[in-house]
Amino acid sequence: MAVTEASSQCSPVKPTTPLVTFLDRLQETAFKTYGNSDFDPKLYVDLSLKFNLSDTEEAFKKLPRSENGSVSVEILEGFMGEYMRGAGEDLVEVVPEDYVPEPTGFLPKVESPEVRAWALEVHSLWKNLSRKVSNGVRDRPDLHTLLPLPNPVVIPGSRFREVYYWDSYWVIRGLLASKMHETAKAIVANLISLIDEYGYVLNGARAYYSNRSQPPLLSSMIYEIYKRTGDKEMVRKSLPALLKEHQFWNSGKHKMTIQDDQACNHTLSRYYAMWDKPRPESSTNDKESASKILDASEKQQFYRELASTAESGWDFSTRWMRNSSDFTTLATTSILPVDLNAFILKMELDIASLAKVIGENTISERFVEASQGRKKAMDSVFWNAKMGQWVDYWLGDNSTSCKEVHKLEASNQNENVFASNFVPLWIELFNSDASVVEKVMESFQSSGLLCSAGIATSLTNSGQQWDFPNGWAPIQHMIVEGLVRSGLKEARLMAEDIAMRWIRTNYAAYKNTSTMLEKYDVEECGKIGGGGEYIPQTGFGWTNGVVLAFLEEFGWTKDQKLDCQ
Ligand SMILES: OC[C@H]1O[C@H](O[C@H]2O[C@H](CO)[C@@H](O)[C@H](O)[C@H]2O)[C@H](O)[C@@H](O)[C@@H]1O
Repeated sequence: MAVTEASSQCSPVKPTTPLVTFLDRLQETAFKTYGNSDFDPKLYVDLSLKFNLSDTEEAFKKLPRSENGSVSVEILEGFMGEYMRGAGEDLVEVVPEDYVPEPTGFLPKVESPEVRAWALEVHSLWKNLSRKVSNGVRDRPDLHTLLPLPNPVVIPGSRFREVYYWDSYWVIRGLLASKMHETAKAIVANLISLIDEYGYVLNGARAYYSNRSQPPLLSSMIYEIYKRTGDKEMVRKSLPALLKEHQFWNSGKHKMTIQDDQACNHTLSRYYAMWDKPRPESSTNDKESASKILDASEKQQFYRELASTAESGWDFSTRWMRNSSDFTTLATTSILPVDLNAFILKMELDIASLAKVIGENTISERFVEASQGRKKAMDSVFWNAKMGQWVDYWLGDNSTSCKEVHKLEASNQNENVFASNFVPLWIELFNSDASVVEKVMESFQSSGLLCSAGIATSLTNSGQQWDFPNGWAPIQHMIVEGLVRSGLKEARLMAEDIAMRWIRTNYAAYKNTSTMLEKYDVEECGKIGGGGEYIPQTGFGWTNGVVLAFLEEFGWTKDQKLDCQ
């Protein structure tokens, strides 16, 4: 992995491309020209060039500017028309080869004609979200921020016109319910190609996302596909990439060591982006957020926290803030996140069982051992017996230093309630313990997170999108599936109740808007989510995937009510 020479091991920065740097400048000019209202900075870093960068830059420099750096709308539009191609033009719409309007064996437990008709509409959305990277990107990568990928892709939708890492897991769960096994495998092959090139799966398939990853769910994708298809060849091809990815999350700045009272060292992981400037896709927002920070190195650290929070997938949330009413106190790199470590524990369990499938017994044993170590670490560092939840752990103020080992302090547990506190339930080593599940269920029931239309992300209404009252499909799914996997009758009833609330709200919003949403407001059935740094997005990959996965698991009887009640 290339990092700048100036950067030490202690605070790595991965350089960006000259094209991203130029588009960042174009974005700033556009912001000055058009102003704040309806401005989406990401649009500008998604543009591609018609001619080479130096000619484009030359022409851009010559644009007549006012004192504040803006140009007239006519001149800017003239420049864009002459030199730039529109965002998304480097992707070609395709119909996936394994798509059929009504797949054989589709959602066998859905008896209600109304739900079946809707589920088929949701299934048909895979066509809308399928793209192929155009040949132009492969021929002239220097003109595009979009990264070339070997296979067709499924995008989340709207402004998210490229592949995203953790979204892909729930896209794949939906594709499997849609019997589109080949499309699911193609997505995995694309993500593996990113590991081959960069050593990790990027946040998304854009040059400006190359300084960070996202919640690591590749092994979970491979595991689910293998379960349905028994494709050992796919497992064999994937294993080296999974080992590389495991190394990425367990080395360098991602790795942290916590020493408990018995002087036993536990290795856990955190989010840590290799970037300390504004995120190119949100530069104008980040500069504004940082404007009241005067000290240059504090500003730099704030930018790193912003990018590291994007790596968490929870961008943004009070979960990562020292002071929930001051966004500049974002301190993600000072937190050991419970869900990240649950994902890595799952990665270890998945690698152990996938390696066994292809006869790699030594690797399998090594990862069984690794999973036992992480389980022990999670019990010591995250489990809060009083709350009946696993909670995030604050590393303390010196976590930004290169300190090797941190002493475990029980008071460093973050006792605020977030939906992530229940994510370990998704992992077999936790959901197979009936007494733990019962305790966690009781805690969940009284947590305040379960609302009429699903599980809220947190209890704090901060205006950030990963906070109350927003509910997100992946969160509903992990908690529901964890409850189901416990095998306990009461847990399944609770899971079904949550899934029904979620399906009803998705359906009601679909009937009102004809779209599937990125997030919903869980306080009211049918209400769409909001907040955060961009307007609510439609499409939407992971939402569609979770609806199909829930309907596959629970079905829908003829007499079951579908409307909000
Ligand atoms: O443009 C701002 C940020 O947008 C992305 O984050 C959100 O959308 C992703 C795609 O659905 C999703 O994976 C993530 O959980 C959302 O918060 C992007 O991932 C960020 O890096 C980006 O800065």
